[in-house]
Amino acid sequence: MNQNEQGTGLSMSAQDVATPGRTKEILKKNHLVLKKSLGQNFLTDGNVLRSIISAAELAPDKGALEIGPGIGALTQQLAKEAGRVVAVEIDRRLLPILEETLAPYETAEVIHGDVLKLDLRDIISEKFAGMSGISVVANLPYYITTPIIMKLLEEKLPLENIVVMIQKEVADRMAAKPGGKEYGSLSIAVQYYCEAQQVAIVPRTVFVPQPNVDSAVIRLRLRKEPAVAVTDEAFFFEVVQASFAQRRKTIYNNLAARFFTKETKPELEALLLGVGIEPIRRGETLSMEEYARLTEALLNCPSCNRSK
Ligand SMILES: C[S@@+](CC[C@H](N)C(=O)[O-])C[C@H]1O[C@@H](n2cnc3c(N)ncnc32)[C@H](O)[C@@H]1O
Repeated sequence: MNQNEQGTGLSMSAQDVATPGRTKEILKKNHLVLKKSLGQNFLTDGNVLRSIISAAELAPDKGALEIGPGIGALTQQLAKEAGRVVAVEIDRRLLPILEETLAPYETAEVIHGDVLKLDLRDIISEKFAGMSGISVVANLPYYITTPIIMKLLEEKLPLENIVVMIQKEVADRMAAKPGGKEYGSLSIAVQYYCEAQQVAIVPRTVFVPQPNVDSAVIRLRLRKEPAVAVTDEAFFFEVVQASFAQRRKTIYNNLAARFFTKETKPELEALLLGVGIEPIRRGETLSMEEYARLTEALLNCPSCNRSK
């Protein structure tokens, strides 16, 4: 057991790929040059694996959907904890390697494909039938982190947790509370569907090859109901987007530019005050509840031009 693997709680063995030595050996043996364009930075640290696995709250009657298994570092550990693991990998060159590294794990299956194009609802219902809960667990390719997360959330997939390693800066934005510069439309979109919690900060040194940024593990626990009740979800997100269109502008100026004309915009001031929001505030200071109230008021305002 090397230093990284001490006290992980995971039973790391010789067949596990999550060490720098084993990872480099596998890449060399297979003459594999990793593709930066696919976000191929492979994890080589048992401690980080442990924090990902423990945050996912897996059990033998639960399933794990992994996005981007690489050479199987995380997949192997998922297979030890979950009853079933399905891993979606886009890079065909990795399939024979995964076949080898996952050979001891009968419950792990790899699907070749682009996660953004696959029908994940179908995959979940076909592959995880009868399981008591399903979580997405992944070290995500950084170039498509937000589209992946938004796909998982907007398709309202039947998930318990989404535990992902992502760029630290993006994790900060997802978990941000009102008032700071990280808080924005991504924070609201994520927290509308989930409770977000950063679980670990991960230095770039634990990857092969090293990325240019540090990472964080974030757990998104899916809510049973969205954080706030709104009658028109799409419009709620449109209002949020509009409010952050120009971060330095006031909520009044951003909303006026998007939904009102020169003639109708005086009504916006009264509307904001009517829902307890000072027009001079900036979008980054509004809570999700305030955005929900604002959305309902705009929906009921005849001068609000939604198709502008
Ligand atoms: C950051 S690596 C993680 C690899 C491995 N899970 C680990 O932790 O070492 C991201 C993985 O996602 C794969 N990938 C990139 N784009 C993808 C896509 N659109 N669909 C599925 N997999 C993708 C890459 O080929 C790569 O294996």
